[in-house]
Amino acid sequence: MSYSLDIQNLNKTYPDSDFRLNNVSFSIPKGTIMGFVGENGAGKSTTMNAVLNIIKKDSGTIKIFGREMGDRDTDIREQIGVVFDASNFPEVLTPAKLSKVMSGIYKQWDHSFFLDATARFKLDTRKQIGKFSRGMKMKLALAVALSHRPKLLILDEATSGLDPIVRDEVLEVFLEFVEDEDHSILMSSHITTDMEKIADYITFIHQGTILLTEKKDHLIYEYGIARCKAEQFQHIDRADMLAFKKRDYQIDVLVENRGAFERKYSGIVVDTGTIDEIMVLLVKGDQ
Ligand SMILES: Nc1ncnc2c1ncn2[C@@H]1O[C@H](COP(=O)(O)OP(=O)(O)OP(=O)(O)O)[C@@H](O)[C@H]1O
Repeated sequence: MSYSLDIQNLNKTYPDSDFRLNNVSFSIPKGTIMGFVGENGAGKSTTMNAVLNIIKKDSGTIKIFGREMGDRDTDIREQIGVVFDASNFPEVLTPAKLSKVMSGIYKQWDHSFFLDATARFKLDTRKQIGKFSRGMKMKLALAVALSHRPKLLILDEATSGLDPIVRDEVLEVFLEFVEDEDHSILMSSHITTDMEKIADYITFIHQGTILLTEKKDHLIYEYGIARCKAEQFQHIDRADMLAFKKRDYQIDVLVENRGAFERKYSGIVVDTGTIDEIMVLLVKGDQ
């Protein structure tokens, strides 16, 4: 399989911090969207910053389009569109002027694509960016990221300030982006319902360690959460549970194969799980 991004055994520590990225490994096949989820401080931004070479990794390999990116590899850098939560453009500029600035920075800058994107996002290109709302600034950052015609989008909480209607429009744009089979997206978000809508793969990170990386459909349709009574729970093999959590009246057990589990343990109800529920069980449950 051919990958846009391939991360293997990435390690990173910060001075004066107990946090560490711990052998982080996952890959994004071309033409797909990877949802990167985890609680606050799990290491999502650190991983993305290491991919972008904004921070130096301690060890491991990060291949973008098959190559490791060094400081001078501007050709690779130009093929990555980035939107961070705190993306900032000079407030005195208008989008029209920003486009001129960007055309001097990016070889592939596509002004007419930018005009189409701003029109689609209903952004006034003659208004000063300082007068834009937070959501408008986010949409502008997306329009900019897309207009230098990247092959890989790295989006860190890029949809967090957007209302549900705009978010839906933006998700649509992401899906259109990956219609080109050379394009891929790595996106972190706490809005896991967005991931359920558009991601092809989900990677869970917890305290700097990858807990699971899996096809989204597999997580939704094949994984399951068995709702067990205490007596039923006692008869379940540990090998058949990924994690479990005791609730007031039942024990929730995360299982990898719903169908096989139901066949083996008849009488136990197994529900499909949402990404949030699966994450809570992986992070807060007993293994
Ligand atoms: N420059 C830094 N120096 C020291 N520690 C840092 C630095 N940047 C991040 N950290 C720490 O690394 C850990 C992971 O942070 P990171 O921003 O990667 O998490 P995250 O998963 O993106 O979180 P969130 O969902 O809150 O954005 C945190 O404990 C954070 O305090």
